[in-house]
Amino acid sequence: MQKDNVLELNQIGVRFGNRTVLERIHVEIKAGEFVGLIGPNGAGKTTLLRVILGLLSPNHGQVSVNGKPVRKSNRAIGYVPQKIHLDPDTPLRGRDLVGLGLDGHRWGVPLPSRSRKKKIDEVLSAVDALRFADAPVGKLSGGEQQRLLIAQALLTDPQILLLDEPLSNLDIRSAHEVVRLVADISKARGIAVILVAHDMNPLLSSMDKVLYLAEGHAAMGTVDDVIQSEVLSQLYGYDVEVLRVRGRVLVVSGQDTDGGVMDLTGGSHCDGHEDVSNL
Ligand SMILES: Nc1ncnc2c1ncn2[C@@H]1O[C@H](COP(=O)(O)OP(=O)(O)OP(=O)(O)O)[C@@H](O)[C@H]1O
Repeated sequence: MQKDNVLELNQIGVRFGNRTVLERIHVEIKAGEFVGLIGPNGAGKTTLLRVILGLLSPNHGQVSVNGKPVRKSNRAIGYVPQKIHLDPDTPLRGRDLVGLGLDGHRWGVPLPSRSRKKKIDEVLSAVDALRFADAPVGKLSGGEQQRLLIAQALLTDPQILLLDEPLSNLDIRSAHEVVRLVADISKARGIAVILVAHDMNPLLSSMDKVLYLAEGHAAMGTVDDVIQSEVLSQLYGYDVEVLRVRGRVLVVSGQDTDGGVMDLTGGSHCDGHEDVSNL
């Protein structure tokens, strides 16, 4: 392992029954690097996060964090799960939701209340959420709730931050804001970030590298190196085309049953079909 790698996945393979979901995935990530984990439905993105979190043992290969084998409940890793559903009447303020992260068993002896408040204020400030920290969480927008979940993940001062589809259900503007926030935190604190998304467009100007998963395989590098028809066709195992339309990127194939063009990684707020029909 190179000494400046904070995370290394060495030839990871995962099978469920006789289905291979991940095959010999090799990834190295340095401190402060922002990586977008992109791929179509079922490509294994969440599975890869579960392996990194130590929640799933791979059938093959090893994960190292700071040169040591990964283990569960690792405080070096902050995790933002897929969006949680919060009822509008949930009787919790923003800061209470963040504070739940301090109450987990991971922290052992509870913090005295003054240090507790200081820590919660510090992470709320890092995600620019102090202004709505006392509002009921259920009444906050999706982007504001997402900021609170990121704040919660920062409580352990992690070196690695994993975010599982934080942009789904957000409008384009909020998605861009969340991405910019994560990129700023990553650079300011030297945190390595893996952010899972179907649609890479909101990430294009912020991510240092893209880790593209398809058909069990991965390609990793800069957007210019990886998001190319030739590289992705090899990954998918059939011809796909990378289209650049009005500054947006679409990965399409002519493989759908009607013989039409299919958007392979369009997210919920990137209506790829619309763009394709407008070509
Ligand atoms: N515990 C499990 N047992 C059996 N199959 C599983 C299990 N977990 C995941 N899978 C399968 O592995 C594949 C990859 O799933 P995963 O959730 O990692 O994909 P993903 O890329 O995150 O997809 P999406 O974008 O739809 O969330 C899927 O086909 C899924 O059904």
